[in-house]
Amino acid sequence: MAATDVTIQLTPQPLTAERFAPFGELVSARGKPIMINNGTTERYHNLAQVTLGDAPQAGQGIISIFRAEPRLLPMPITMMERHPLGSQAFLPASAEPYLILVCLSKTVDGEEQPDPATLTLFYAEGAGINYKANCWHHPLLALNQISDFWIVDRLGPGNNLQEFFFPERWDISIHLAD
Ligand SMILES: NC(=O)N[C@@H](O)C(=O)O
Ligand code: NI
Repeated sequence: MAATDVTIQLTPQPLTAERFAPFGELVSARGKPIMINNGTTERYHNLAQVTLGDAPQAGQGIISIFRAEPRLLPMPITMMERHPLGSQAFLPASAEPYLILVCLSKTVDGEEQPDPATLTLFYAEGAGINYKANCWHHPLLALNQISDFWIVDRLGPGNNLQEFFFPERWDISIHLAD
């Protein structure tokens, strides 16, 4: 086992639009709705925007379903990823909570990589999120039981997945608060 020179134990904080703003938008029925359909429906309008990169590589927005196995905690965090060419939205199809791990970027030797000092873990219950393009995030972290999420992200040319694997001597883990 390599010696550990970075130890980070993350516990979740509640997800709010303000706290998530540096990473993207919260998708929930919040703010003042527009009454539509002859007053029978509240439209919570333009909660988030789909980013598709620049023409001619724009591609298209697609809708998928992720059926995610629950994660067992505590769990090690060995990598982060991001999508340079488009946003990615996770809209929970159940009331099951899930975790969101994000961080800001820093430049090391001219290369952008996740900044571990800004790793932020959110506990989400009911609300969806839309990651900005290029937002460092951990792949989906479902909890408790197999959970479906509706995904809105980009399909198109170019490489839209950048992964960064932390050094083995870093010990980063996520825990549910005691
Ligand atoms: N790779 C993939 O489709 N999923 C990830 O992007 C993720 O954020 O879960
Ligand atoms: Ni992703």
